[in-house]
Amino acid sequence: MAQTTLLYNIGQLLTMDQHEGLVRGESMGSLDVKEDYAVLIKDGKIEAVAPTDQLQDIEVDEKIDCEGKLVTPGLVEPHTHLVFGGSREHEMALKQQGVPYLEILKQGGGILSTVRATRKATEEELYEKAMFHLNRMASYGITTVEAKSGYGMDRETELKQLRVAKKAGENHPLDLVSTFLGAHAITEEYKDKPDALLDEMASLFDQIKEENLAEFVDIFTETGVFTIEQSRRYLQKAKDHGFDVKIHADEIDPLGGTQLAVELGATTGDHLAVATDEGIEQLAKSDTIGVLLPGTIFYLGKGEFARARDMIEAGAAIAISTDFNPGSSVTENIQLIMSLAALKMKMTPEEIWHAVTINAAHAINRGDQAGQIKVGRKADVVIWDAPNYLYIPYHYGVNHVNTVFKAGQKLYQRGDLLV
Ligand SMILES: N=CN[C@@H](CCC(=O)O)C(=O)O
Ligand SMILES: [Zn+2]
Repeated sequence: MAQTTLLYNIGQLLTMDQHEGLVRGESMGSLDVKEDYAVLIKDGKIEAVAPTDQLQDIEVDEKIDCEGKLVTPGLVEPHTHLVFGGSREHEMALKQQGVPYLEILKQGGGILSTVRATRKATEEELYEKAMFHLNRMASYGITTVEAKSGYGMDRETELKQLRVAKKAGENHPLDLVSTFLGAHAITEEYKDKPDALLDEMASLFDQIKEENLAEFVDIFTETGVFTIEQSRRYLQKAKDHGFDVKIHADEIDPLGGTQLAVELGATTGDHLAVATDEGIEQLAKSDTIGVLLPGTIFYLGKGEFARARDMIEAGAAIAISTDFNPGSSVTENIQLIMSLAALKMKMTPEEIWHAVTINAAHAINRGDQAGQIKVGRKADVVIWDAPNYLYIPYHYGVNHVNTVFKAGQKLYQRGDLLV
């Protein structure tokens, strides 16, 4: 018997499907808002989307009165470092003393401290921790998530992280897309020979493909990490092995990672906080999506926020993300990132909703599956405790989710106080 659910009396419904494909430039600013609508879910998929008065009398297994609330697609989180051991709260004091992020890394802390903890952790420990963070992401309205490795930088630990991500993706209701970030930092063993580290990581490409452990290969292109030239060679090899590629680009120093992402036809260039005029111009003419991470700039406490306005006005396609990780952005709260995008990058609410739904889905090659409420698609839907779509970035720092549906199943519901 088919399981049917009707969400009716929706105050504002964002289906995010008024534009074809990736949404870029000024199209990001136009949003179709349906008022007093209903959504019919059947066997986990969207069966119909229509005004409430057309659907409210049909017979279904469950009817949910949305009481005039906002309803949107489940959010898509396109950039996380989900699987890691330990935590780095002890580095907060260093940050407060003004020690730069790259200096902490140079002293063997930062990413390298998480590498030590991740190498020590068992697969089970990493798995439990990843599942905990996935649950929290779900509670904030995320229904599809990307997860990077990159805290091993040796064969065993990178494979361990990727296998943990695969198992988490199989067992957790959220859909998970995996990225191999073996080129995330230069470890002690490879201190003076970064090329050898890249060769070692590239030698895993065949096995990663065979075991279906990742769809993307990513690299941290940055001062003291990998150069543009090294990144180009490494990612070209990844492409030759059939991977799509991403770059942690122009985060702290403007090395030209944005241009490299465009040159390589990368699916995304991520961070782009210090992208140059030339980088922005090239990005705008390309199909590479800029994944902006304002939480990281906020959390690192210095530096400029990415020039989202210039990028969008030039015609680029933009997504946003938490960059959830134990060092530079320790939060699963994508709604907080939506507020930062508004307050610090001056993105409009209309642009922000595109950036956390359909564009974020394209950023992980799920543009045909996630980020929209559309007949035939998986019913990934969020009911919000909010009267309209402007409200989420406006009322910042808290969780506005009322109910999350993943493939038609209720995955999370706001708890009530017990007193
Ligand atoms: N910048 C490089 N990598 C991560 C940070 C990882 C960490 O600090 O553990 C990022 O995207 O911000
Ligand atoms: Zn990152």
